[in-house]
Amino acid sequence: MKTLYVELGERSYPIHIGPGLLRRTDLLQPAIHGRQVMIVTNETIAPLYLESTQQGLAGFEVRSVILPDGEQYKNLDTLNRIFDALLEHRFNRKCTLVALGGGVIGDLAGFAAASYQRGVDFIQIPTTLLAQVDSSVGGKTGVNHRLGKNMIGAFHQPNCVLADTDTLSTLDDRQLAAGLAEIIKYGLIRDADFFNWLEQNMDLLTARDTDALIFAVARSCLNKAEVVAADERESGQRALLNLGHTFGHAIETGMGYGAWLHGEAIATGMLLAAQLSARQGWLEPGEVDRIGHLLARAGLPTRIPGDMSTQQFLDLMAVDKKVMDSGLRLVLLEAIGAAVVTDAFDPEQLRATLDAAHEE
Ligand SMILES: NC(=O)c1ccc[n+]([C@@H]2O[C@H](COP(=O)([O-])OP(=O)(O)OC[C@H]3O[C@@H](n4cnc5c(N)ncnc54)[C@H](O)[C@@H]3O)[C@@H](O)[C@H]2O)c1
Ligand SMILES: O=C(O)C(=O)C[C@@H](O)[C@H](O)[C@H](O)COP(=O)(O)O
Ligand SMILES: [Zn+2]
Repeated sequence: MKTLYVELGERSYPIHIGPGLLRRTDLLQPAIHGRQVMIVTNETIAPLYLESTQQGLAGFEVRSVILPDGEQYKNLDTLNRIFDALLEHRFNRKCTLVALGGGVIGDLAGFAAASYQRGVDFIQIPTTLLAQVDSSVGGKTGVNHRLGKNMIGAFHQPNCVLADTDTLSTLDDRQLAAGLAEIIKYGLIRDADFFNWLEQNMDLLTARDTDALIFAVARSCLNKAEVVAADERESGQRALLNLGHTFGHAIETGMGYGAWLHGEAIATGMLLAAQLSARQGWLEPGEVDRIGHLLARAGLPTRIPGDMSTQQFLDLMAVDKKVMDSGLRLVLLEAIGAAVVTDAFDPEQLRATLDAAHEE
């Protein structure tokens, strides 16, 4: 097992990564301070991992709420189902919510914990590759709105992250690839050595080699933990974690939540960001080819869906939390391993990038 820390003073917390961690009561129980525990999960994950999670919580008053599965349920109505369960069971301010699942469950349970009785404890038990490398770490929680991704939410850090890499064995290939997109993101924004490693080891990752997966999860979490520790509430460098997301969120909203997986949309978005960076003369064209090739080897899409027009895309991109009074800001690349947040791109080059990237 590897343990990393998100260093946030009194609110610092560990990220435990490795096989067999669902059984490790010694890791889970010290992160719980009261008696009441609500496990938040969904109808796909519950039959797989709810019982073993409950077993690790013997001695507590444990309840669970099982939500419908899917990005289309990451909304205020589903959030309310968590509040219903908490109130029906008279959960008090010392309770702990346990998010058992992927990023959708983590974002919902985390936001419920941020707002129930003005804030209670929560623990992340991420069960997808994407959640283990990204969404369980850093305290961004929230839900989607019909008009925009993640538009309602709060920063609320977990007490602990328990990433049991054995849970990845039940994940299908499409979901594994979605996680690889966020892994590639760390290489692109700040870790060129990791990008090189990914080029050398992508075949091992897609073949689910255990050591390669554990290395990639840990290296990703290390990158994320460093960024979050330096800029918890995204007043500066944390925005780099949004590489590809202004484009990707437009695809997710435009196609209808759940049609494209978050990681798939972000993969396409990262290549678009690279292509625009090259049009601006900031990134070598050969680097764009390397990025496109690695994403394709991971099994990820890189073209804009044919039924979204460039204008629709631009309109959706304008609904983004990086938009300031001065307008749209994007994360663009100066090299593999070096990203910037900027509004100094030519809007015509953005339009041309989108025009050129549509599926045939
Ligand atoms: N808070 C953050 O910092 C952050 C970061 C990245 C992404 N996100 C959000 O995370 C969400 C995407 O997360 P995701 O990719 O985990 O999707 P997800 O939560 O929808 O999970 C993907 C699918 O896999 C299933 N599943 C989960 N674990 C499984 C397992 N071990 N075996 C079999 N099936 C399993 C789920 O039920 C679901 O059907 C998006 O809403 C995105 O916006 C948040
Ligand atoms: O943790 C962050 O910061 C990120 O931006 C991580 C992203 O991968 C993640 O998708 C996040 O939810 C996007 O945040 P948003 O603020 O653009 O909604
Ligand atoms: Zn993301």
